[in-house]
Amino acid sequence: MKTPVLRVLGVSKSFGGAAALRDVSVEFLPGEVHALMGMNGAGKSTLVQIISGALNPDAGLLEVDGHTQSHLTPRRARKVGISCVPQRRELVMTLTVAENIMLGDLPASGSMVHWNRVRATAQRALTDLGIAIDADAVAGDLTVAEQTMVEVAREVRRGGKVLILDEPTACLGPEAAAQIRELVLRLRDNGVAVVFISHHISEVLHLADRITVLRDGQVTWAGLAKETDEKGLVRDMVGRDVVSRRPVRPAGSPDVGISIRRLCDGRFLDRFDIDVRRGEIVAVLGPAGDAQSRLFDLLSGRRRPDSGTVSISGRPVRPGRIAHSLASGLRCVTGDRRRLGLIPGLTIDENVLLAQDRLDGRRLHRWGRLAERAAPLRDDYRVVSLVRNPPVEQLSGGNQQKVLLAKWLGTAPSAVLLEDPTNGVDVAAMAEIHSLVDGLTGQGVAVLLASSSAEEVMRLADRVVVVRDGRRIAEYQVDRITRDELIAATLGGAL
Ligand SMILES: Nc1ncnc2c1ncn2[C@@H]1O[C@H](COP(=O)(O)OP(=O)(O)OP(=O)(O)O)[C@@H](O)[C@H]1O
Repeated sequence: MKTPVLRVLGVSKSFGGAAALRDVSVEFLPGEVHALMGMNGAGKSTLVQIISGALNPDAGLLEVDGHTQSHLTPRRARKVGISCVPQRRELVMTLTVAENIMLGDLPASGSMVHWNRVRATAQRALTDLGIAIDADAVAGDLTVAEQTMVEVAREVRRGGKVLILDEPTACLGPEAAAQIRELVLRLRDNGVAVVFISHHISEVLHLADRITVLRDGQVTWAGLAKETDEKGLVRDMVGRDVVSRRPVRPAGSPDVGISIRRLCDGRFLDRFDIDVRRGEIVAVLGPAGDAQSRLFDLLSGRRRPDSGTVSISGRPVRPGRIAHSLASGLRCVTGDRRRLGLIPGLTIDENVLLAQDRLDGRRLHRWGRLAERAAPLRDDYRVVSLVRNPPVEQLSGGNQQKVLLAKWLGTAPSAVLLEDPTNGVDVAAMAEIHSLVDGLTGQGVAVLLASSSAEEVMRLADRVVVVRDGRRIAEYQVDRITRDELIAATLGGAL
């Protein structure tokens, strides 16, 4: 019988008088993957912040190796072996992998750093975890999955015995997500207690030894993964069954809504062509960091392509001009809500109405009217918050994503680019967002879906274009291919 390395005993936490966690108790064992699951706003991140010392609980205790930890700070948590790899990468992108791993602990004599030892120690930290990354590589040149792996290696080298991974596979393509899952299993085999947060139920059932489900800040189910299944987990998380099926859509209109011709941009896009008809959803699927994010930059006007053209409803859009992109009726919803999507410090209502106000040329608004105008969008997108209208960064991740979608899709677009639209949302919200996207096609909107998820493509798209190294390598009608065939095509080229 293993003894828990970390015990959470009767922890409660409120914000502004509303409870985010109520009397939560949970134990984490060494050599186990322990998944935390729950709907958006259920309290997972709050629990993780308490465990990692970023927040103090209002009531309850934490015990590490049998010792009570009062007033845990992030520094103290790290000292007792609790580390967190958050969703946002925290590497210094201009430094090498070795420098990042050894930062704060550089071997030196006086002011002389022993760079050979820095490199050798970092490389060993990577190879001990079976990570094939060169310690001399510059962090900014790595893929997102590789950057996650470097952060994991750094935390393990610093003595992390409880390692929290917050949605480490979000927005990763099938290949990169599989690499992260392999790493999680190696950590487990090395005796680390892995705390794993994910909204992907099949992934959790495949990886986790133990699962704790939270709902409205309380534990609704806890046990071994093998004692539950997908249906049971959904019920414990949501309180009901959730069904999300592809609707039968009428054939799209013959009119082309989005037309991209011979678009070139560095190594990301190479003579890329695509047509999306009005009322049609076409997905672009490929490894994350490949063409999808670059399509967002180019179509939204944030960046000028090297060459090529984009037309919306038959009219060319001037490249590199955000105002022209918006005037064309195209709305681009970023997959990076933190950096590009929402404005921290502004409230939910202000963020929701930001795009509409810009399009209407509205500079001032009355507070009372703001709440009234935002209310229908908040309802349609089911934005849930403990207090009525806090700064947007105080929302849970999934609810921030809903604000982002409401902000752009509430502006009567004629065409949209959606980049990973259900990033971080729970299973129930995902089904609702998928229905909202189905609804856009009914209104004749042309939808280009830049996705990293084969499941989402199978659920939403009519056609899928597979890209690799910026080139279109294959195209399929979604009803003529299985999910597994699509993943195989993404990994290895055309079928
Ligand atoms: N600093 C804060 N101030 C006010 N409310 C907060 C703060 N942090 C979290 N909350 C609220 O606490 C509740 C729980 O949020 P939490 O982020 O823990 O949810 P979660 O389970 O991680 O959700 P998600 O799956 O969307 O990431 C939410 O209603 C959130 O708005």
